[in-house]
Amino acid sequence: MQKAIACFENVTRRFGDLIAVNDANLEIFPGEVTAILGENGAGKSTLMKLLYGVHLPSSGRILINGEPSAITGPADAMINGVGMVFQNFSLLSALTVRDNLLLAWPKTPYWVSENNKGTKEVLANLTRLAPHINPHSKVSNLSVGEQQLVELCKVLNISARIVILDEPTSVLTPAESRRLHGFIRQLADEGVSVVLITHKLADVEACADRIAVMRKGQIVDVSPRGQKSMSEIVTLMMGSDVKREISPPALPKKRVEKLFLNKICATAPGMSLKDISLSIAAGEVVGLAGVAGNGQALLAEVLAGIHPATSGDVALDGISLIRRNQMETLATPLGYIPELPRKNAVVENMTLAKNLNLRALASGKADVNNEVQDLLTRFHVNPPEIDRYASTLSGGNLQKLVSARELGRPRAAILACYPTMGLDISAIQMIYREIFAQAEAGAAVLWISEDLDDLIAGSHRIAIIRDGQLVAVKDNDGKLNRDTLGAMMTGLKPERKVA
Ligand SMILES: Nc1ncnc2c1ncn2[C@@H]1O[C@H](COP(=O)(O)OP(=O)(O)OP(=O)(O)O)[C@@H](O)[C@H]1O
Repeated sequence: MQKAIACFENVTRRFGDLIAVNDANLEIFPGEVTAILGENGAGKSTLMKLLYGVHLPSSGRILINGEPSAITGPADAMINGVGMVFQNFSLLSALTVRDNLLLAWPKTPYWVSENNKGTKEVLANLTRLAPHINPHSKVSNLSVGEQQLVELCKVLNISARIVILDEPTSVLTPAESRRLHGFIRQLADEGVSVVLITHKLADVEACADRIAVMRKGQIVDVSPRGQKSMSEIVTLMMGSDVKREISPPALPKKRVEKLFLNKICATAPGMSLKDISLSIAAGEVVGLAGVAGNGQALLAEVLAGIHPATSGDVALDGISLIRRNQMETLATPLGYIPELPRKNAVVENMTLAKNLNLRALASGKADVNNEVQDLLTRFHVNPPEIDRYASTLSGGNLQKLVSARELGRPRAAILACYPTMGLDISAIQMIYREIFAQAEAGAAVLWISEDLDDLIAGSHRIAIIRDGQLVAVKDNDGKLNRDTLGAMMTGLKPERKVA
């Protein structure tokens, strides 16, 4: 019988009174992909951070190759062939991809010249995994998905025997995810143990050998893929089977224009927006589809007042939103869920209460502490403790916290960028319910997503952005499907431009 490369024996990890990992037993084998599934806050990341040395077990032990693990920190873990790619990145955005890879590479010589042939080795995994990424691009010019792939290359470059990926596909496009799935299988075939923390059942179906399910800190099941149906697995994760149902409210009979984008132009390194015009009515949900890096992130930043437009205007209820600073934006009735909320939308060393009150602070309004507890409960933020620091929330719960602040009160418009990223299936349902409730109450919703199935299920219209331009805006009349949208996103079929 094959020997485990890593073995958790009755491992428990406490943070104060909270038991994040509770008496966990799990074996990880060479050449296998082990998927770890569980609801938000179940303890998946903490379990793997114990193997990677970020935390030490409160009790129990971890064996590596049959010996008690001597790993006391990530640097140790890397020396011992354990690498982890986190949900939040640690790349230096002002440096190029190549320089970031060199910085993290144990073999980097003291001095590296542009023509140093030895440094080609550091790019070998990048070429295999993400040939579309230019090693000389600055990291700040990469899409979030591309940054994720560079992080993965950093880990592959240390020749890790155990590669832990914490929700690697949550920020990848469908094409990037498919490439990553193939690559994960290739790693396993080469004898590497891959641990895949994920909420996406598609990841499991595409590449897992075994599935470990966590619930409230405990490992409640480990079985080979295929032994249990996906609905059995969801029941193990959530305590009951949760079906994914998305249906936006009916459009109001009378169309009242609410959010109006008029010929917006903007530039950022490597990207320009050209004459973006779009009108969204009260009660309408417009999905914005596009291949990552085609201008959707820049457009969101312009609408949110973070990036200046060079020309054009955005009006909400007839009042211009453009040329504000961020404090003014916070005071506007626009609910904004940006991508990467940990980086872009919370202050980690502030409490949940203060984070929920950020907008009130910006508008100079009185503290709204009495609402905070209700918001935490309504948006299933766990643990719902107002005095807890945001830094101690799991990734999914942090996403819910930002949603609670932005969707928890009535808004005239909602700008939601990948609002369900990193969420479990029941939290996804809850977020869609809240977004649609805002639309039903009269908000105009612009919803950016790469999940075409969800966009088709939940939008009244779908706009397609390509190369900084809106190339089409389509009524979601039942005829749109992944293929038609995919063709417009990639430009394989010519589409009429929107006036
Ligand atoms: N440094 C910390 N201090 C205090 N509590 C923590 C800390 N890290 C994690 N926790 C808590 O431990 C629990 C498990 O968190 P963990 O991040 O492991 O969950 P997860 O299953 O990975 O969730 P998600 O799917 O949302 O990423 C959560 O309740 C979280 O708030």
